[in-house]
Amino acid sequence: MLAHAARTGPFFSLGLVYATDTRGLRQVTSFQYVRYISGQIVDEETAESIRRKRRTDWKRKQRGQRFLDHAIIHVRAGKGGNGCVAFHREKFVPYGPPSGGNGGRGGDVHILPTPHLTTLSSVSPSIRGVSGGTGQGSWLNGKHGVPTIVKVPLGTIVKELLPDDPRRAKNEYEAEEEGLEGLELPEKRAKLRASRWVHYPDYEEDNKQRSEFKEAERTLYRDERIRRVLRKQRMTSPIILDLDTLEYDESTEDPNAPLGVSRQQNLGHLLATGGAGGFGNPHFLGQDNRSPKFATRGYEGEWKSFSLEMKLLADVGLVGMPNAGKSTLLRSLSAGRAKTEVAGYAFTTLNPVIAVVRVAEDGSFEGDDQLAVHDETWAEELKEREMMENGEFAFSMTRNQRPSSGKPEASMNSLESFRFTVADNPGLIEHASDNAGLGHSFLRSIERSPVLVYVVDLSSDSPWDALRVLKGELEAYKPGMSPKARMVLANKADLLGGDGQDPEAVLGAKEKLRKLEEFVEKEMKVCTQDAEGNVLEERPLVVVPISAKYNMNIRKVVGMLRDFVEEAREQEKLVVHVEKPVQEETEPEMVEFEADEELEEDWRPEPRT
Ligand SMILES: Nc1nc2c(ncn2[C@@H]2O[C@H](COP(=O)(O)OP(=O)(O)OP(=O)(O)O)[C@@H](O)[C@H]2O)c(=O)[nH]1
Ligand SMILES: [Mg+2]
Repeated sequence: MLAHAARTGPFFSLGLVYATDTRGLRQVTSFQYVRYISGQIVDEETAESIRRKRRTDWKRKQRGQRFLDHAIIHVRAGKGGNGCVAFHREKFVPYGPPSGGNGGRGGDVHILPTPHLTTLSSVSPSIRGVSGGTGQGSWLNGKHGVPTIVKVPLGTIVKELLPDDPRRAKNEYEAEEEGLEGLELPEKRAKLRASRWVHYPDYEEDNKQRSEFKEAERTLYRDERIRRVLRKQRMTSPIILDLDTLEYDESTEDPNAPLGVSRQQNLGHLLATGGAGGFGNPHFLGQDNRSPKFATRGYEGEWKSFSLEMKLLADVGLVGMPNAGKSTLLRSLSAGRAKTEVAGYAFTTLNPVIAVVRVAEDGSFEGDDQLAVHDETWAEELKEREMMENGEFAFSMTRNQRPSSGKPEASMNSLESFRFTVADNPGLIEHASDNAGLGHSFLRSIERSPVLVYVVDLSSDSPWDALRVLKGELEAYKPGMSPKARMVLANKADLLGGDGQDPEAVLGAKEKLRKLEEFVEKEMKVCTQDAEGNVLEERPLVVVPISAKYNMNIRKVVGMLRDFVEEAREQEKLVVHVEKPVQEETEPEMVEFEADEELEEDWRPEPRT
């Protein structure tokens, strides 16, 4: 059994341990945990790091695809309800007039950006609108389908897929034509009729012989051809939306709207229109046809495919080489709440993670604790497990049990006065702008932060080289991106200068910092230019030495970040008042439906004789 376990995967045991490999039985050690991984017997710690590394490699191979920042959705707006065939009946009126109601319109599908979502994972890949209700007797029309609203995070870009895009699903017309493929002409005709007409019970055959029905059928197909041409015209101008602003429509917010006036819901942007409802039989009433025994079925709504792409929105974006300590910094800025992995190898972080920084009136922030240490994730987990095993959490209360002061700011010294978001991004390496490393998948998200901060490892041999690469990559990805950078954080300052007792080490550390500052002063000046290329402003970046792990100098960083964010927010206001454009109605009469050459005429009903 041991041999079997050894061959099939990691094997753990406690006690006097024998682990086997294919070469035979060996005594390893006694009374300790061991693991058997890839033909090697390793201790707990090494096993853990191997496991994490493997997971990272596997995720890296997927190029960050597990993070849902892009998605393809297939949208089908609601189908129109069927019309109804009915006749009015009343005492002493045995043969009343036709009284079938029309079908209701199918529900439209809209898209609405919301600040409450952060990924596209909650967006269903196939979305169906609500169908319209069927018409009823006594002239009762069917209900209109209620609109469906697809909620997406702020900062989503929506693009309708073009007809030649292989990712697109077929539209409503293509689906029908596919269903008719390979059928003989009479069968096609029968199928088309069945999907378009409702007949009075037992009158189907009779209706088909009647000239009034044939006339109605011809009109229906003419009408359909107009719709089809209009639909094709719409396909030539695909929908493209950049949903990065919260749209504020005054009509939705009027608290004084009088009773009985329905307060309009903010629907967002229209993606696909619902199908028209079918006509009830009174529609076909005419001089020659006093008792029409047929009605039409509702039309299909529009079927469309869209690509959604999300660009994360955080006030501050951390930019740095792998292992510079960005994730550690995010954890210290957010009192350890940010769930981002910290480990001593490159590309630990594979997806951008956003955390909120809460600043109090006196300049302190949540997590402003000199004694806190933000260690590597595995070490923190190990520590926690140990504490749990020692029973230290036995009597601790859950958040709900703790007496509440009623204020969410209770964990801070004084009241919260400002908050902003920071994004921890995966490490940037040379040629990331050519999609090396994790490349474009996160450069996209860096692009959206109005304030960027470089994080470098001060304990490395040449932190200035890292800065040069970082700036170059930002510029190469998108010219004009590097001026968004506001400061350089020289992290891991605790590793320099020894314990502070050795004057030479302290001098060396100071010298290194001075050299970095000199480089930044000389090479990293940020100039803003106007459209003609004239330099408007030239400002140097500030260099701040910090230790993210031991929470040193972080308070100063928070203060400076706050100023930058306030300035950036002034510049681009997040909430804008949008006036909805008045949509021009296209007149169907203006369309020449003869122009639609691709329509097959062969299976259309014969002309009137
Ligand atoms: N001594 C010391 N070590 C630090 C400090 N900040 C981070 N580290 C260590 O540096 C290593 C890398 O830290 P991470 O926060 O994972 O680095 P990262 O920039 O997020 O790396 P990637 O996600 O791979 O891009 C870890 O071993 C951290 O414990 C610091 O201020 N002082
Ligand atoms: Mg990281």
